[in-house]
Amino acid sequence: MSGPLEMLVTPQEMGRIDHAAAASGIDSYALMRAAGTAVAARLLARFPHVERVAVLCGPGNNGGDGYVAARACAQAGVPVVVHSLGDPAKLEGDARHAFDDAGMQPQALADYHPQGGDVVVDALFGAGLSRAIEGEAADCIDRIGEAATPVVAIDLPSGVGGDSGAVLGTALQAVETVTFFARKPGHLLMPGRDLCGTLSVVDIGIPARYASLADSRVVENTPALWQHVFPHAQAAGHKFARGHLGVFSGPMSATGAARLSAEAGLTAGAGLVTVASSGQALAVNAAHLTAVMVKRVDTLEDVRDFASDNRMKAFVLGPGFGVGAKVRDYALALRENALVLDADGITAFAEERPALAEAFSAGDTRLVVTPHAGEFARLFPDFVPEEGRSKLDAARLAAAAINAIVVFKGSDTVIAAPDGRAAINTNAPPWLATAGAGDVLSGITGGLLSQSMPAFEAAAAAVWLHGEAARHAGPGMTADDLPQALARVQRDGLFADRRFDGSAGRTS
Ligand SMILES: NC(=O)C1=CN([C@@H]2O[C@H](COP(=O)(O)OP(=O)(O)OC[C@H]3O[C@@H](n4cnc5c(N)ncnc54)[C@H](O)[C@@H]3O)[C@@H](O)[C@H]2O)[C@H](O)CC1
Ligand SMILES: [K+]
Repeated sequence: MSGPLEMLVTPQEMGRIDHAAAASGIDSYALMRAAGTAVAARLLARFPHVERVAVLCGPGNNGGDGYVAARACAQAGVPVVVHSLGDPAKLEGDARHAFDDAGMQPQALADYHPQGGDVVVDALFGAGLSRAIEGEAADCIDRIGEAATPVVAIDLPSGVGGDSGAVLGTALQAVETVTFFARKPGHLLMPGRDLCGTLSVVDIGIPARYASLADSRVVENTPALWQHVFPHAQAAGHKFARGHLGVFSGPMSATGAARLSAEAGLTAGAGLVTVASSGQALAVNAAHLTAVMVKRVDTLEDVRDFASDNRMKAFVLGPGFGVGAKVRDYALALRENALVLDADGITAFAEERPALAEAFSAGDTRLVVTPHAGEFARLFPDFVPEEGRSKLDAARLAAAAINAIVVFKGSDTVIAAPDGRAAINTNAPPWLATAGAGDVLSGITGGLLSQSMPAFEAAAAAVWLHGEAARHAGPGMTADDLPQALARVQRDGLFADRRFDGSAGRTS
């Protein structure tokens, strides 16, 4: 899929789009009929031998979609039972219309007891979920979970926040989720993504132009976002033209992280990579490096010298470095450069965030910080995800606060820029959560920055390539396998296969 619908639409924005469509004369009940019919079709395609469909309808329009789906399944000759939360006589608008047209008498939700052969249609709550699910609905969700009855969810699995992917109270685990018009952040953010099962997006007749009512800066991280500025190495390119990356090593006992990072940077296309090492760790670094160079850097003066060489295009600082004043001083000395600050480099600024923000506040965005959840909470205790603040919101707030690209890592890594652009990554396999993988990510990011790729696009591309390399390496891989897998991803056309048509361009 390309074009504007690749963007993610929040439930609030979706509400605005619905209203605008209805105000322009589009028949909103026709949209509901299309939605419910599509859900029934999806269910019957996935479960052609279903013995009974149990449709659970809530008090809003999600329930309305459910009544449409119930009728469509019945018309296909499948036994259907409907259970409603609350009194269906209180339904209003399109949902009322759907209930009347279905002509089915619902039973109480409390009376739904899953039977073998059932498939549940979850039409309890969708975009309108506004508080934690409790009581009768929560009990029913528990029963379905215990019985492991397959669930086809309408719009969102009930209990999943559409803007956050978080669980409000409790949630259904679906095998299929059918949403409409465009995906919501909660379909991509965890645990929402896992609770959705297979997600499909159905066009129910809302014209694509209404996407302009939503913030188009939030997208899934795909090559469409950054391939137009991706540095494809020129056959005739000189190694200096591809930029020189510097990676700071930790002390003698902790040098491996920098080497992993450096090798990844080289594989990502940096023309030259130098590991900057204290004299004490120089021998161990030199003994383990071949294509990557080593340089002795002992003092802040040495750092300034290193950074002032205008062939140096980017730096990676933090992996294995140690927490303390030294890493802060080094980071601040690199303020004029593109810098990936990771691991200990992030933790070291926990009490001194203003100094970091100040150093990189002016000019182009050139600082990339790559915290996992623990590091994020140390540097940004004021922005941690919690009720009412999604991981996406958290990353965007953090990026704006320090004028940096924030790569908030996890199985749903969010890449956010100070100007509000953000991407959610979805291609990382579970086995990527392994020691040293973060060092490799920093190195890939540094390697792309060294080739003058803009910071947001470089970070997003690095996260995507990192996930793709891990998929290629397969289960059981270690971080050491990643640079080679990354080389294969770039060489074997895996990347080329996934490249979008240049004309599709960016979605922002
Ligand atoms: N996108 C579209 O163009 C279309 C979407 N459709 C469907 O409509 C729902 C959204 O409908 P809405 O009425 O706004 O919200 P819900 O049905 O999800 O729920 C609102 C309802 O539930 C109550 N409520 C909220 N949270 C709780 C809770 N924790 N416990 C109890 N009750 C709760 C709230 O007070 C309301 O009464 C969208 O998801 C689509 O499925 C259209 O049908 C087609 C067009
Ligand atoms: K639902």
